[in-house]
Amino acid sequence: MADIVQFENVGLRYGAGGETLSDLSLSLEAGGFYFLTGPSGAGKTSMLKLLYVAQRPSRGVIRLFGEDVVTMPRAELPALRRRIGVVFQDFRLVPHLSAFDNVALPLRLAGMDDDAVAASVHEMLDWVGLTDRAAARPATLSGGEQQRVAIARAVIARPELLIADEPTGNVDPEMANRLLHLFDGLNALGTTVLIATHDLHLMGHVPRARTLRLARGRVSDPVGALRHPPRVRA
Ligand SMILES: Nc1ncnc2c1ncn2[C@@H]1O[C@H](COP(=O)(O)OP(=O)(O)OP(=O)(O)O)[C@@H](O)[C@H]1O
Repeated sequence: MADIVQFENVGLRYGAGGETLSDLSLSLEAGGFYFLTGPSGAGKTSMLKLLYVAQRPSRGVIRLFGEDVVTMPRAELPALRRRIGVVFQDFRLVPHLSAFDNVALPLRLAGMDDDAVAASVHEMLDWVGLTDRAAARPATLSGGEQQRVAIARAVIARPELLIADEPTGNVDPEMANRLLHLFDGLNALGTTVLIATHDLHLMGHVPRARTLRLARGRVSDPVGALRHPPRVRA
C-alpha cells in the first residue's frame, strides 16, 4: 500500500536549545492504524504538529500524501489540511458556535446542503452521546463533552488522515471504548489513523494497530515495520 506520511531524518528544535525530535525516519501506510506512545515530554505532540503542518521541522523531509510539506507554499496548506482531521489536545472548539455548529463546520466547508448536514451531525452527536447538548456552547460543556465534540468534528467529513492527541484523556472507560469504535470504523472505511496516547488498555483493543514509541525525541519500532515498510508495486 502507498505511504501517506513519510519522515526522512526529521529534526525539530525549539529556539536555541537541543533537538526535541531527532532523526525521525518513518513511513505510515495509507489505511493503517497507528498508536504513538512514549513518556510525557517525549515529543508526541510536537510530532503531531509536524504532521498537520502547524510546525515546520528544523531539518529533514516530510511528505504528506506524496507532497513535500516543508517547501510547500503557505497558500497551499489550507487545501492540504482539509484532507486531515485533527483532535487537538486542547480541543480548539470555536467558542461562539454551538456543539452542533462546531461539528457541522467541515461539512459546511465542503459545501454540503443543510438537510444532509443536519442528518449527519445529529447521527454523529448521537454516537458520541451528546444529542441533548447540541445547542450548548463549548464554555458550558465539561472537558469530556468538549473532547467528544472535538472528535465528532474531526471525523465527520471522513478525512484521509486522522490525527488525535490523547483523544480519550477526559472520558470514562466506557466512552473511551465507544470512541475507539468510531476510530476503528473510520479506519475500516479507509482513513489512516494515528492516535497519540498513554492508554495501554486502549492500545490493546485494536489488534491490527502498529505502535510507534517516542523516547527522548527518537522513535523506536520494535517490529521494524515502519522504517522499512514492505512496498507493494502498483
Ligand atoms: N512551543 C514550544 N517551545 C519550546 N519548547 C517546547 C514547545 N512545545 C513543546 N516544547 C518542549 O518539547 C518537549 C516535548 O513536548 P511535547 O508536548 O511534544 O511532548 P509530549 O510527548 O506530547 O508530552 P505529553 O505526553 O506530556 O503531552 C518538552 O520538553 C516541551 O517542553
